[in-house]
Amino acid sequence: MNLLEFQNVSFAYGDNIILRDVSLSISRGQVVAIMGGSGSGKTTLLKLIGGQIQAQQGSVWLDGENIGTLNESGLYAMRRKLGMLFQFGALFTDLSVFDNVAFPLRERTKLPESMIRDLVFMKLEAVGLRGAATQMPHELSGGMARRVALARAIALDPTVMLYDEPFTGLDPISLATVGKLIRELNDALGTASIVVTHDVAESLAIVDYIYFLADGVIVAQGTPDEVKASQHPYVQQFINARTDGPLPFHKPAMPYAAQLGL
Ligand SMILES: Nc1ncnc2c1ncn2[C@@H]1O[C@H](COP(=O)(O)OP(=O)(O)OP(=O)(O)O)[C@@H](O)[C@H]1O
Repeated sequence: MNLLEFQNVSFAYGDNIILRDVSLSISRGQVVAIMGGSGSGKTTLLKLIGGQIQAQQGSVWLDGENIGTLNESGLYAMRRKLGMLFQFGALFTDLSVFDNVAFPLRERTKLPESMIRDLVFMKLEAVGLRGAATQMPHELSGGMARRVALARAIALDPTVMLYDEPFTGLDPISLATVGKLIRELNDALGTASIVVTHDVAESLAIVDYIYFLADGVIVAQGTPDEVKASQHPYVQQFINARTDGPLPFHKPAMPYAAQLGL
């Protein structure tokens, strides 16, 4: 079985259907991008993986377990397999770089401090920041802070990495560095990675496969080469970053004149 699998998943908040019959799969070693306009259901998809919400129909499988059927302690154990790097997953400002990375190890394991020390330095080495161990978060550039957050996210050797907009707010060089790191860490750790992102160029350079979501439905998918060659209108709109196209800029609403009482 694949490391992560969505089987015909539908999810709604009340009457508001967010995901409809979504099926996708990610195997060990793969880096997969999920792209879609604002409100298309990308974060909802990540929350289903984290078990914060449950699908009303279909099932989500992580490493052979059906997430929707887990109880509290099952979920707690399962989440240890997940590494998460979120756009606003800020560092603890009052802790040094070292202590930020050590935090999940101290919280979640009973390892002796000497071993934690070695693990922290290994993770910092992996993101090229062993030399920044004693620095405080406010002394780091945005790109460095993101890399420390990445070291913290991999501290417990996750099976699956989830990235929510990992490139947002970074300058082009930091962006390329973080992209390369996502790929390298995935390959070195033997994980699977899901990257929710708007950054098409950066993603095409590092991912194996892309799913395009629109209004909760996967409207297109493919490898970077297939995507580049695709004439599919959604794919085209994303690649060319056009504001007009099949993805609406406006969320459906009552007619404008009626709203203004005209
Ligand atoms: N807790 C909630 N209760 C009700 N509706 C919600 C809730 N969270 C999200 N939604 C709705 O679900 C839809 C999908 O949201 P989601 O956050 O998954 O989109 P997204 O693709 O991640 O968007 P963005 O790129 O803007 O972050 C939106 O229309 C949003 O208003």
